[in-house]
Amino acid sequence: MQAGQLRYLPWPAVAAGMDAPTRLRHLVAGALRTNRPLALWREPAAAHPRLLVARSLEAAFTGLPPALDAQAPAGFAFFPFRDSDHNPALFLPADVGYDLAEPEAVTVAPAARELVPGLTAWLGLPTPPELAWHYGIQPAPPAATEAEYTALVRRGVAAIEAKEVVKVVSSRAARRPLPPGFDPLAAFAELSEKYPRAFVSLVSVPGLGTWLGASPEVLAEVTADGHFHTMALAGTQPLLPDTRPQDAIWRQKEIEEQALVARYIVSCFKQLRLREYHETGPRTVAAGQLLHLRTDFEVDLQNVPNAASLGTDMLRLLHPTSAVGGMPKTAALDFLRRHEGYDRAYYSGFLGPVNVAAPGIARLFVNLRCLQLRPTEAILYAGTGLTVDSDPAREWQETEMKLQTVGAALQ
Ligand SMILES: C=C(O[C@H]1C=CC=C(C(=O)O)[C@@H]1O)C(=O)O
Repeated sequence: MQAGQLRYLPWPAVAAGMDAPTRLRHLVAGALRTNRPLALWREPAAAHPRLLVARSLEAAFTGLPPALDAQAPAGFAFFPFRDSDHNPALFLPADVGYDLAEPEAVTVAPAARELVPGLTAWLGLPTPPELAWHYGIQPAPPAATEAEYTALVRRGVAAIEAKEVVKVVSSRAARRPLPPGFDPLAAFAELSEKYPRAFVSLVSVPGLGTWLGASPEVLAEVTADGHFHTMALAGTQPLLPDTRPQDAIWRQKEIEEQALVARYIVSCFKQLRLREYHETGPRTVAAGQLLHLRTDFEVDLQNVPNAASLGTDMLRLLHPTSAVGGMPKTAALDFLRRHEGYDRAYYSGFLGPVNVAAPGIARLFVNLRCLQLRPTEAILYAGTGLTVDSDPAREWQETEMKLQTVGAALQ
């Protein structure tokens, strides 16, 4: 957000005794009541979350991936796996902001000045007991049974054997009842505490629903010191008690699966004629109770000719990465369209803030380990990268393990 132009609304005297989470709840209640889209997120290793409220859904529609440069508008990207009328690509403008690291004021952007009178009045009112979360208008996706999912895996392996694809990432949805009195804000706080290195998010959009997640995967990041980051994350095994990530042993299947993702990123750099990048890994990293193989890529934007557009161009090439789609990209996406049997919606899309902390800082993550909230149940999503050596029962088990990451918020 351009700090110079922001208007700071201080909390009124009646809010003097309210702590920051109580104020956050109040702002969220107000945004939901006035039918506005909102995003709440906690970045990896950050101590506090941030809230962004957009003035309207109409102001958030966008056809294009966000521009990752300092001159681009500030906002929160919320992109589906596959863009459609049901699941549009959104960029929620940073109209109203609340940073829990600076809990004394709410910020309002120039484009949202007309919200100031209503917002000022709302800050002085009592918080309603119930929060009216937005629900998607699409029916809940079908939940695959073990037999259905293992059949999909077998199909994927057959497509690899037939050389239609090199790798494909199949996925499924699972339905879980909400525990009595389920509170998404409390669940967000719980996930933030449980997974300090994850990107924890809660996004609620009229007509499109409410999504909660704890992602381990950076898609594209531009940092304050002028670096671009991305990562190749793939391969999964459980983190067993009394073991250390660095002692993990990986099978050939996982090593190859992850290497394909890394190779895809390098091919994107090549397409942009970028030779100057640092590659670190692969090394084993923990994500909740799971271990993955990860290669980190870093580009010093001072050293590249097309620095201003590199982040934007990479984002366009990367999404959806071979960690969520497959390789070659078009053939893998085509396989999923024909055989996966459900709409991923925002699962395995991407999300995150652009130019919110300061101009030129963007942090976009793949929307993994997430769930969609419905009135009485949650739809959880998980996928597994298939290679020619995939064992269907094992892939089902892997999705079960992945579902437990965000599933922890439902206990
Ligand atoms: C597709 C998912 O994870 C991806 C990221 C890490 C490891 C993966 C794997 O081992 O298959 C997946 O590529 C998911 O969590 O739903």
